[in-house]
This record gives sequence, C-alpha cells and structure tokens, in this order.
Amino acid sequence: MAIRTHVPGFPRIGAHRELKSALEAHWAGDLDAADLEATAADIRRGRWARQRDAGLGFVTVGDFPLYDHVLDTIALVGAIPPRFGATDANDLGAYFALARGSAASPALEMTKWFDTNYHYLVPEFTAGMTFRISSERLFREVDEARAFGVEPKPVLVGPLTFLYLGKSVAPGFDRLSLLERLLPVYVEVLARLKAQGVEWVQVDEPILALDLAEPWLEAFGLAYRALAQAGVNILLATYFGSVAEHATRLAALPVQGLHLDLARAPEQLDAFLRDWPADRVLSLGVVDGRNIWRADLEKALATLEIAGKQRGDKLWVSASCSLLHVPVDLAGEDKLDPEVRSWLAFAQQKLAEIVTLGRGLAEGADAIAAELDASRAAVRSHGKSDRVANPLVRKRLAAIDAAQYERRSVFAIRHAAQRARLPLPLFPTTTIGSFPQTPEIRAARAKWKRREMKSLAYLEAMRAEIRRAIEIQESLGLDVLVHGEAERNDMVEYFGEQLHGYAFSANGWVQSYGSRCVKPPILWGDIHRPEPMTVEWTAYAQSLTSRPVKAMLTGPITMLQWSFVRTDQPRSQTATQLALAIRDEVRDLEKAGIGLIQIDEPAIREGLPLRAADWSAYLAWAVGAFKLAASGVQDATQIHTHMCYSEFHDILPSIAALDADVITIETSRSRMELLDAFRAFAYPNEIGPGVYDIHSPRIPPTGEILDLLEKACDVVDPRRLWVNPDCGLKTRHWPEVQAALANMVAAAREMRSRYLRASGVHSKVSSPVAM
Ligand SMILES: CN1c2c(nc(N)[nH]c2=O)NC[C@@H]1CNc1ccc(C(=O)N[C@@H](CCC(=O)N[C@@H](CCC(=O)N[C@@H](CCC(=O)O)C(=O)O)C(=O)O)C(=O)O)cc1
Ligand SMILES: N[C@@H](CCS)C(=O)O
Ligand SMILES: [Zn+2]
Repeated sequence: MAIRTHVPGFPRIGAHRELKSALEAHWAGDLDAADLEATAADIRRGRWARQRDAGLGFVTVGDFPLYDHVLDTIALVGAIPPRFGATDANDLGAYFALARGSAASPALEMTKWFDTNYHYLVPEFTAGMTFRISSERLFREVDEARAFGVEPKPVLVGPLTFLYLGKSVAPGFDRLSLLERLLPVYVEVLARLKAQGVEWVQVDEPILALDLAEPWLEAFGLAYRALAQAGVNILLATYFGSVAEHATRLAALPVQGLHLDLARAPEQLDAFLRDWPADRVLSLGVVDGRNIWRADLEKALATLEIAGKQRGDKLWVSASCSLLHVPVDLAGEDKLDPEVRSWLAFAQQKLAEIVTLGRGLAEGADAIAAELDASRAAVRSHGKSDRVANPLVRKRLAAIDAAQYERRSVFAIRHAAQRARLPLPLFPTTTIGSFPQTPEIRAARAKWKRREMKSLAYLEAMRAEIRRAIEIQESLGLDVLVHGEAERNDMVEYFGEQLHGYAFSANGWVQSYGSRCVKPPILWGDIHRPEPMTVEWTAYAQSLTSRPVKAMLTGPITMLQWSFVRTDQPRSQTATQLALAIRDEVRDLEKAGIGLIQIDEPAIREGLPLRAADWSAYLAWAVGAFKLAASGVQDATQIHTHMCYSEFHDILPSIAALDADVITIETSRSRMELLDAFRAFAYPNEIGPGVYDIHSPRIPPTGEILDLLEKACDVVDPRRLWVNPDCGLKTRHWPEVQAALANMVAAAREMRSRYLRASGVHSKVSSPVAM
C-alpha cells in the first residue's frame, strides 16, 4: 500500500534569499521583468526538485507568489480595488503597485496572517465588485510543473477565507454578500485546472480554526457545493487550530479530502476518525510547519498507525501547515552548536520526515528503524540535556513575588516624579527607536561577522552611526532622543544572540512580507542574561547630548512570539524567563542614568490565541511578563511601550494593565481612529499616536500632521499626548526621515504655540505646561 505524502506549502524566498535579491533588483530598475521571471522560475523548479527528490507524492504549485499569496488570489479572481484603475494583473508593474503602492494609489494594507509573523495584503471589497480570472500565473505554473515532470497539486486560498480576511471598504457592507459572485470564478479556475490534468486541488480555509459567526459557517455548504461542479478532487485544508467542532458540518461538504493540523491540535483527530467518511482522504499534518524542532517520529507514527488501520491508503501524511514559516535548509548551518543542531529540522528536513513517516506507515516501523532510532536519540538528548534547565533560573523563577509585578507607585505619583526629572514640553517629540539601516551599516556588520572587520572597528563604525543619529536629532529639535539601533540586525535576533538559552542560524531566513525577511532566533533552553545587552550603546548616546535619551528593548512577549520557542514547557514560563532577563537590563539601564526606557511589544496582539475563549488566560500571563520586565525601576524612570499593529481595540483593558507610563502606537493610516477606543476606555496614561506612516516613502506635510494632532486632541487630553512616527525608521532612507521628522517637529511646535496662545483658557487645556 502506498501512502501519499505532500506539504501544504513550501518556503518561497529561496535557500539564499534568491527571490529577495531578484525582487529588490527589479524594483531598483536593475533587473527587467523577463529576468525576474526567469529567476523566479529557477527558484520554483528548485523547490519542486526538493519535494520530488525527497520522495513526496505531489509537489505543491501555486504557493510561490512573487509577493504574497493573498495578493495572488486578488490577481487570480480580479478583485482589484477600483482605486488602482483598470489593471491587468498579469502585468508585473500592476501587480507590484498593489503591494507597494504607486503614484496613483497607496498600497493595499498589510496585516498579520493569523497568529504568525507573516504579513498578507488585505483585499478590499466593495458592493459593486465583480470578479473574473485576471491572472494566468497559476495555470502557467501548473504547465511548468508538468513540463518539469512532477505531479502538481495546486493550492488556492479558499473563497471564504479570501472574503473573510479582506475588509469591507464601505461601513456596514457585508463582504460575505460577494460570495455568490465570487464562486463562479473559483469554479472556472478549478475547471481549468482539471482540464490541465490536475487530479487534486488543495483549497485552504484556515478561518475554520477561528471563532466564526454562523452566516460564515453556513456559507461553507453553499460554497463547496458550487465548487464541486468543477469535478476536480478538493482537499479542504485547515490549519492553526482545531476544527473538531465542525466535524459533522465538514463531513457534509462535497469535498474529497480534508487536511488537519495535528501539531497545533492533536486532540481533534478523534472527532474526525469518528465523523470523517472512511472513503474520503484524510491528510494528517503531523510534522510541525510552524516550528523547527525535529519531529518525534515514533509518536507521529503511532498516531498515523491508529488512523491508518481505519483509513488505509485514504490517509495522507503531511506537515501541519505551509512550511512558509520555517527556514529552507539546515544544511550549511555549521556554526550551530552540534547538540542543538541535532534537535532541528528546517523545511528540507521536514520533507524527509514526512516521507519517512509515509514509508513507515506503508511498510511498517522496521522499514524506517534507522530514522526512528535517530529521532528517538534527538528527542531524548533534547529532553535530557543538562544544558536545557538552568537551576539558577529555576530558583529565581520560583522566588518571584507579587510585588515584583508592580511599580512602586501609581501612575499619578510616577508622573509627577518623571515631570520633575524630565522637564519636557507639551507635545514632546520622539521616535520609536530605529533609524535607517543603511547598506553601509549592513555591510559593516556582514564583514564583522565574517571576521573581515575587527570588533573594535565595528564598534567604532556603530558609534559613528550613533553620533550621526544624535546630531541629526538634535538639529531637528527632537525632545527625547534615541541611539538609533544601528547595531541591531533585527530587534529580536539581536537580543537572542546575547541571551543564554538561544541559538541562532546563519541563514535561517523566513519571509516576513514581500522581500523582507527575518531570522528568528531559536529559544531552546532556560533564558539567562550573562551581561548587559544595550547599556553601553545607550550610555554612549546619552554621553553625547544633554537631551534625554530613551533606551530601547524588545519585550518578553515579542521575544517569544518572533522566536522559534521550546515546546517542553508552557509558553508562559518561557515568557517569564525572558521577562526576568529584560528586567535586569531595565535596571542596569536605570543604574547607568537612563531616565526613559521603551519596551517594545508589537507582537502582543498577534500572540492572542485564535479563539476568544483562550484570550484571558494568555493576556493574564502576557501582561504579567511585561510588568515583571518593566516594574523594577524608581518612580522617576519613565517606562514606554510601543505597539505597531493597531488592531487592539478589543484588548484595551490589557493594554492599560501594562501600566506603561507612555504608549506609542501606530495610528496614522487609520487617521487616529484607534484613539476613539482609547477615549471610550478612558485610557489613563500618556499616549503617542503615530503621525507619520513609516511604511511609505511619502513625507507627511506639516499641515497633515497638524490635522492628525488636532484630531488626537479631540479625544485625548493634550497634556498626555506625545508626537512620534508610527514605528521605527529602519526601512526608510535618511533624506525622507529627516524631511518627515522636520515636519513632525514643526507641527509639534505649532501645536504648542496654538495651545499656549490660548494661555490656559483653551477648552482643551486647563493649564499651561512647561515649554
Ligand atoms: C517590526 N517587524 C519585525 C518583525 N519581526 C522581527 N523579527 N523583526 C521586526 O523588526 N515582524 C513585524 C515587522 C516586520 N518588519 C520587518 C521590517 C524589515 C525587515 C528587514 O528589513 N529585514 C531585512 C533583514 C534584517 C537583518 O536581519 N539584517 C541583517 C543581515 C543583513 C544581510 O542581509 N546581510 C547580507 C550582506 C549585506 C552586505 O554585505 O551589504 C548577508 O548577510 O548576506 C543585518 O543587518 O545584519 C531584510 O533584508 O529582509 C524585516 C521585517
Ligand atoms: N524599536 C523598534 C520597534 C519596532 S516595532 C524600532 O524602532 O524599529
Ligand atoms: Zn513598531
């Protein structure tokens, strides 16, 4: 009996970020469209070759967008917002304009793909929208795969997930009402794929793992009855959570297969062994597509054998979700600690695990005895390694008391102490931390890492960047300065590199959005901070100026969320260990005389469990971890936090519970809409709503910033307002940054004089504040 093996998707960026390089060269005008397509085709074939050579039964096709897979769906079904004008989605310029904006229209919004660190482009739906096949890319790639000699399994974002993840542009418009118009296009797509000789199409509906309202759930019947008309086999793919509660509803759909994520939700298998018809395919994602640990093959095989007895060759073996979320290949990671390396599997290694499991299931455990032995040894070594548990960390964790979670005084008292220490003007101006990561900075770091540059020379190069950043900020007239984060490759990787319990890869890139990648550090053991991580850089910056410098740290939840983390203990415990390390750093910064410390938590929202029922438990430990990190300081030390994904209306009480003295947030694109929620909730502390959209090269004019600030004053007491960009400026260029910040400072000054002219009698300000 042969068992079919496949993956829901494979990384796209290329083992050496070949796609990134080609895209960026194309956008810079150094690579024409034909050459970009040729490079893309090479990478595509390389991915298929990996899947074929590993021995997978299918190769996945349609999981190789040049920018984003939701954008490819927009292009495929022609859901192009009217604001982009008549657009041929086959044209690369038009395709990239949707992703990156153009002179005619700003880009589509980007947001996080479920609870991952991958960003997708948000479809915009309007009432009059019509759909038609508008891109030939998928069909071309199917032909290309056939010509390459592999059996393609195309993948599509399902119609309901597509509509759900989009936004209704007009208030009150129900985008689900577009389903009936969208379905015929999906049917046509499926029919064309069938005509191309495709046997199976994977249709992804990950929204099934969310809390779905009844109309959306009901729509599955209508949708999949329509898709069945195309006559091609559909593998309905779910991932990121359990869909057990929908087992009977799913069994009633006319689809030929169902994929389940057994890494996230192993418990759901029972429901499907009971309810999923035995004559239909059940694809079990037993290899974790979201994390980089080697699979416990013995355990996975045991699960598969239970299902296999009942299902025979209707059982397929797979990864839990697309491997998009893990790096491509462990080969070449020679600098990793050999013991830690022996615990890891990147995408390439996961292909082998899936094929091994398929073989074990078909031929029996003896056929894969060597692989089982190796897996057992890795699991045992990870579990038993005396390097994983650090007794000192354990002891410290056990000794944490409730007082360590609280600041010494309430906000009002701290506020007065901070005012006395930091005589800031009304509408104080600041930035979020990073300044442009120039090619020179990156090149210097690359040289230093390759040992082509001495540490002292690198230190001096970074100090020169700090001097430049301080000089520019002083000349711009900013009130609270930052050192600029030049020395950080990435805000999470940088800290990971300095903490015990973390390992980092040389080339473990994962796509974040478009051509941008991150290299998540690998958290494998108890976290311990051997020495201060940021104090020297920050103190150096402070030594250059009489203005206050704000230190910059990444918070425990963001460290957790953007790393590959251990699974042998609850995430809450790992977060507490991270919090203790950051707490020590906060206290060392304070000892070094730093008066303002920002602890970034942009990932706190994305870390929310997908099901609301699980939110309160998460928020309790997440807020606790932040407070533990932040609370070890005197009243006069001002703690800032920063969040740049603004969808947190629904968790405002928890945001307030962080009790940061100042929160800076992304608000400029939504034109301060978010502040309404802060007002409604009566958010108690200081707020810096972003007034400069850092995702765009556009320089916001002073008048526009003034309008935003006036809007902000309508909802927040002006004495509690800060003036700052939406987020860090690392992806921007210096000329833009200088021009935008000059406008921002001018706007803040104008606001001050407007309010001082009202000399305290203005309705919005009850008393003048120090300038
Ligand atoms: C705020 N965001 C972040 C998220 N996740 C993180 N882990 N970090 C974040 O900051 N998630 C949400 C958002 C996502 N936003 C971004 C924004 C920008 C990037 C980005 O620009 N990534 C860079 C890579 C950054 C990095 O790690 N750089 C390293 C290595 C640089 C490099 O490629 N060196 C070359 C040689 C260069 C030379 O010689 O000139 C090499 O090694 O080959 C560094 O600076 O040292 C990117 O380029 O994609 C990501 C997410
Ligand atoms: N301090 C970081 C926050 C990013 S969310 C930066 O400025 O890049
Ligand atoms: Zn940010």
